[in-house]
Formats: sequence, structure tokens, C-alpha cells
Amino acid sequence: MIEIEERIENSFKNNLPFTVFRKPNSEEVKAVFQKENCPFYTKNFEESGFVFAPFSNKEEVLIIPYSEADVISLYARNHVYHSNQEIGIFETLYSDIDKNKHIQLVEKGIDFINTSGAKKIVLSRKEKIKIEDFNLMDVLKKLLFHYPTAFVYVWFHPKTGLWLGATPETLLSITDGSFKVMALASTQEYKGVMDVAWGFKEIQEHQYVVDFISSQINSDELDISNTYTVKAGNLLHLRADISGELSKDSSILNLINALHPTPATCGLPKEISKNFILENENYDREYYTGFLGEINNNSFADLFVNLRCMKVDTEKSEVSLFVGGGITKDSIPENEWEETVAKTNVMKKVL
Ligand SMILES: C=C(O[C@@H]1C=C(C(=O)O)C=C[C@H]1O)C(=O)O
Repeated sequence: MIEIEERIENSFKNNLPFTVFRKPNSEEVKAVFQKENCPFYTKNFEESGFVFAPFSNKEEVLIIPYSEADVISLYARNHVYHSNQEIGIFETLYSDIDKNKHIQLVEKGIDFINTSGAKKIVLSRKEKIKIEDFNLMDVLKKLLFHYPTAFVYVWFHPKTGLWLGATPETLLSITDGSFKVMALASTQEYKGVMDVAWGFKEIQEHQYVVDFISSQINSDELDISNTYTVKAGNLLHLRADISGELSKDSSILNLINALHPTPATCGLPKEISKNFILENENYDREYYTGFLGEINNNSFADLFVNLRCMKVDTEKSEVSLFVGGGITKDSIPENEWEETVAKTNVMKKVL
């Protein structure tokens, strides 16, 4: 880890793009350091490298091409990351205003669903906290230690700033001519048991994601798993796995276009809910609910949805946390607020 730590420090100081990431349940930590600071954009996801895509598909997608970078792999067991520091206490800025605003947004979302016929809209907010002594390596080590089943990453680019996260959600993985997509939705707090009951709202909200994904993918045969409960930090979600063989005319690009953003992070129907989000959330999601990960020569992809993430502004000593949840006609605004508070704890635990 020492070599990686020094390189991270150098790249950050010199404004050079880099990423360090660990895939779910893996012991391999991979670090990618771009040698020059010019931005590269993927044209069609056919290159080999690490991509970082925003929520809105109007903007170009950044890539660190592996041909322009030093790529280092490190195998480390959990204890290497262990950090004994206590959970931080921070000043949360604008919290009451945030609560009222979010509840109003959810109420507006429910009204819109009732009048427009939309089925689900994922509404989110950004919470800023003050951190005077942000230590990148310490936070990264804590993410690696606390979230072994998540895709944990840090990404820095002069075009995007510094982002970190521990996401439970895969967008798309492609290998050897087959693909896997995860339908993840619905949330409750983990209280020590995995065998929990889910209400009608949660089951339906998750089913919308399964139905959307299966309808968007052009494959002769889809394999859809049963729905099961998964744990992600202090939270539980509903998950189903959808897999199949790629048809001859599919490419990473057309699968991404078909899927992103799914109703797990945007809504159903896609365009109506996206417009509602862009017009009403009143802040820029930037890379939250975008996606990130490795691609290789149009034959391999391991892409994750950018959730449970934060953007760090070291000059202002400010960390922005991004959290949201799926709204349906049956949502209760106060509960939706509480869900976003629970989601902020995933990141607060490591700060
Ligand atoms: C939008 C987020 O998470 C998504 C929304 C969920 C929900 O609505 O319950 C659950 C998992 C994710 O698909 C988030 O973490 O910010």
C-alpha cells in the first residue's frame, strides 16, 4: 500500500488523473495513474481503461486509457486497511432546510406520479459537511475495510474533482460473450437479521427495475434469478440478477444506452422521470448515479452505479454526500427522508 500511497499523493498534488478501486469480494486493489493531465473521453466504450460517467448522458464520458497510465495491482487482506479511528463528529450544514426541501420534493414527486401516470421516480439530495482534516488515505482504507462486498473506489480528475464511494450496485458486467445486470432497489435498515419482510411498495418498486431491464435487453434467453435480500453496510436491499448471452449486434455502448439510467436511480418511464429530476431536484447530480469501472476492447466491461458516494473539496474543507430513494404513489415523505439519512451514514461512518 505504501507505493500506492505515495503515488496517490503525488498525482493529487500534480493534478494528474488517477483511480484506485477494489471490486466486490476481491482482495485485489488496482491503482491507475495517468501520466499526463490531458483529459481523454471514450468514443464508444471500445477502448481499454477506466471510465467515469455522469448521470446525464448529454456530457462526454471520461476515461483513463490504460495505454496512457501506470497500472498497479496489490493484493491485501482486510487487516492492512484497518483503522482504529472513531467515527467523526461533524457539523452538518443546512440540515433543517434540507429536510423540508426534500419532503416537499417527494410530495411533488408523488403528485406528479398520480397525475402523469409515471410509476416511479428516484429523488435525491446533496448534503454538505465540514471536514477540516480530510485524510484521503485514511478514508480510502476505511472504505476498503468496512465495505468488503461493495465496489470501493477513489477517482480524481481535474475535470471532475475528487470522488470516493462504496457502491452495492452493478450496472453491467460483460465477459466471454455473456452479460450480467443487477436489479437493486428498495431499502430498509439492517437490524441484525437478514430474513426480513418487505412491504408492497418495496416489492413493486423493485419489480419495476427487473421489468425495465428485461425489456431493454435484446437477448434470445434471459435468466432472471429469484429476488433476494442483500446487505450493504447498514442497509438491506432487494436484488435480482439478470444474465444471458450477448446477441451478435450488441455492443457495450448499446447496452449502456439501453440501461442507463435504470429505474433504480432514475425512474419509469425513463425520459419523463429524468425530466422531472432535472427540473425539480434543484441541484446537479454530476457523477452521482452515473457509472464507473473497467472496459476492455468491447469484449469486457465491469461497470458499477455510482451510489453511496461523496465529492471532496479539500480547499473548502467540504464533503458533499449524495443520497436518494425511489418514490412511488405509495411513498410516505417522512420515511423517504429517513431513508436518505440512513444512506448518508454509509459515508459518515468513514469520515
Ligand atoms: C438512489 C440510491 O440507491 C438506489 C435506490 C434504492 C431505493 O430506492 O431504495 C435502493 C438502492 C439503489 O438502487 C442511493 O443510494 O442514493
